[in-house]
Amino acid sequence: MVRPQQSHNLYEEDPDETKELSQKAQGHKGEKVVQEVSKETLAQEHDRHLKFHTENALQPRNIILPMSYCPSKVSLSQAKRTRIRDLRIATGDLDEVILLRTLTEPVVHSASVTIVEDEHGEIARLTVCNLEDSMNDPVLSKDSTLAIRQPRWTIAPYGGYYIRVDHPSDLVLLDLTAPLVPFEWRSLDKDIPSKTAAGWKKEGDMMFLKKKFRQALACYERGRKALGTDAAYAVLIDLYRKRCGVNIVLLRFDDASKDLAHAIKLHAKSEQALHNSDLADFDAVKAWLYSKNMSDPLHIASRISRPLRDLAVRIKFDIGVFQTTADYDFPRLSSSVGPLNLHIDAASYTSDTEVKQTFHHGRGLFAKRDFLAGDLIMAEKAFAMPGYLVNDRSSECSLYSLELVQKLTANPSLRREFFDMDDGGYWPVNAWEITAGEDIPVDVFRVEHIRRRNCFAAPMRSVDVLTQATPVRNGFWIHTSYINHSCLPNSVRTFLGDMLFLRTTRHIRAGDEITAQYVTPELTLGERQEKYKSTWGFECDCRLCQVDDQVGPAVEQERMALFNELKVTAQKLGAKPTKTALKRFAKRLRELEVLYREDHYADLPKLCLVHPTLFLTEAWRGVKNTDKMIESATKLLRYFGIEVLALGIDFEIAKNSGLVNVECVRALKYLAEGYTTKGQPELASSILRTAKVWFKTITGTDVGSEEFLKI
Ligand SMILES: C[S@@+](CC[C@H](N)C(=O)[O-])C[C@H]1O[C@@H](n2cnc3c(N)ncnc32)[C@H](O)[C@@H]1O
Repeated sequence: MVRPQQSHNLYEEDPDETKELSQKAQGHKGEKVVQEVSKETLAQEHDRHLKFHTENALQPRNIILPMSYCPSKVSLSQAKRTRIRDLRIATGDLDEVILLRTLTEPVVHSASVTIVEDEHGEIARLTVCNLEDSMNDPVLSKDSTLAIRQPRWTIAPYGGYYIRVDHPSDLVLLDLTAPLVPFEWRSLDKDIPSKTAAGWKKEGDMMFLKKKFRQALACYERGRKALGTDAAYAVLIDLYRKRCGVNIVLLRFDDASKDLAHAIKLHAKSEQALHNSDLADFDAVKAWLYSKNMSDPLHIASRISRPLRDLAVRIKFDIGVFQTTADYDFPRLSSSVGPLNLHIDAASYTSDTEVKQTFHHGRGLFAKRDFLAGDLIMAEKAFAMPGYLVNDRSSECSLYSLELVQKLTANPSLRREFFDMDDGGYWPVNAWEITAGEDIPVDVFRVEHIRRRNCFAAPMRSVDVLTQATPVRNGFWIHTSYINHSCLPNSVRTFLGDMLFLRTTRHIRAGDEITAQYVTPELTLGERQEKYKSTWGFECDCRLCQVDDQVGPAVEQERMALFNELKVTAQKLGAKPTKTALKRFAKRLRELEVLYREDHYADLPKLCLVHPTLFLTEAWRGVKNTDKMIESATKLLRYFGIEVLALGIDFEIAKNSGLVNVECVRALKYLAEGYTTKGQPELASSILRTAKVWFKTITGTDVGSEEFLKI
């Protein structure tokens, strides 16, 4: 890509361009740079971008990761100090740190960009990626003092170089009183007006209303410091409560829970009756907030005020709570979800499943009890469900979810379960050993490896997918992510807001491995395996893949040729084909059937037959040929790997080692419709009972089943 100079937004990067530059930088790795650009030019360019950002409509944020490197863990006091002049291209020393002072307000969009100088007055452009930042409430505001670990030059897309930081933990914002800060910079300490605690609280509230959350936190903290030791409990409690609320908004649950534990402790101390109670024990309250269940051993519900109680509930749901039953009020949950309200207050249910080692597929999820077809196996609240989908699997310069990095950065307590997820072996190869007791670092490249393997695309409500094109979002459900893929899965994932509900497609016994489809299997084995390999790094060895492999490429090609021919014919025939045309179509379809040998595919899906058979079923229905419709719908189920028996007034699933999906539910509906027409209402009712179970399986709940299955 050739960038037009001057007039455009040069602070935003393009994945392909970054990749190219990253590769170019490898050729110059370790070289020093002579900066030819003056302080004035950098400042002018920056002003132009500040203006550009205020005056132009901006593109969606483009979060790009360059070549991977691990975060530094050197302590600031032990690090070697370096200067801008000594930085090198594409490589930083893990033991080095540079002190920088920001000279401008930042431009914040995909990254935070500012101009900095070092202790020696040398200047550079600094780009910090993956920061929780905004122009309205910037982290890197003018006159901030920063320490940056393992600083390095990155080649800029339009020529020149800039200092780029990818790992949030490589950046430390320094207080001007920190011993590291050069003496000359200390005089920059802004004059902080003197206010009373009430004044700071009011100012904090104003900042909160303006969505300047970081400034609100600073005001509440100043308010707290302004209070004397004999301060009235009520004012102090209020300041902690407000700080807790702001920390929740910023996804800083670890800090929010500390604030709340302080507020509750002070509340207990302020009341004679609670003075010596367990509520006055900060650690006990904090442990309760992290206890992951809704039991109330401290009798919080009856002993603290409503505003504190509400915050406690909020924090507990956001950290995650669990229940031990599969009971959910689905109609209520379903009606509470909307485009502006994906986060629902519900507990997860995972106690009847466990993560164990499998023979060949790493860890997997296993049933701890028997489940019948349609049963809820587990339910889980999302660990993170970022606001928008930035997902480009085809690009090596990957795009990922910023909010996820923020949540992990702000909450060390939540990192272990996240980083236990499969990262494809990235960390041991690319980074250092984490010693016991050490916080797990947030390596953004590792986060991306985990994202690729473990995130799910989720609609707002799975039921919506049946009737309309529905946008999907990325999300993480950690317990669910231990489920391995099978093209013949025994479970289906469904979504309601940020809750995932997993149901069985068939009977599962205690001890069985639970499997799910990562994506709908492609018709040809090659394409299927390619997809699994490129995204998840495995080759599927399920029974269907094994049998498809034995069939060989010649038969596969024949199948695909016939499949494509039937697809074109179906498109041409459209919604109202003639009976003669349908008979001809059915004849060609039988030729495709022959290409699936019954001895090979005894109970397995015959994937190429599915779509033409669905077309034929609906076409026979259209021309009101009930017998043909029933025959075709029964075959459709068979091609999904499901054998059904209609015996007198009873309907039965004789075998099901295949796929349960919306087309299967439709096939059942058509069968029920057919038998109703033929004057067999009991049989039709029996079929509809199974259809309801499957509807629940594929949407998570039976909300909407009456309407969908109306005949
Ligand atoms: C979402 S994780 C599943 C849990 C994973 N097995 C673990 O140990 O954490 C996805 C990874 O599991 C493995 N996997 C999943 N399904 C598989 C399958 N059918 N065959 C082989 N490996 C599989 C692959 O390594 C894949 O990248």
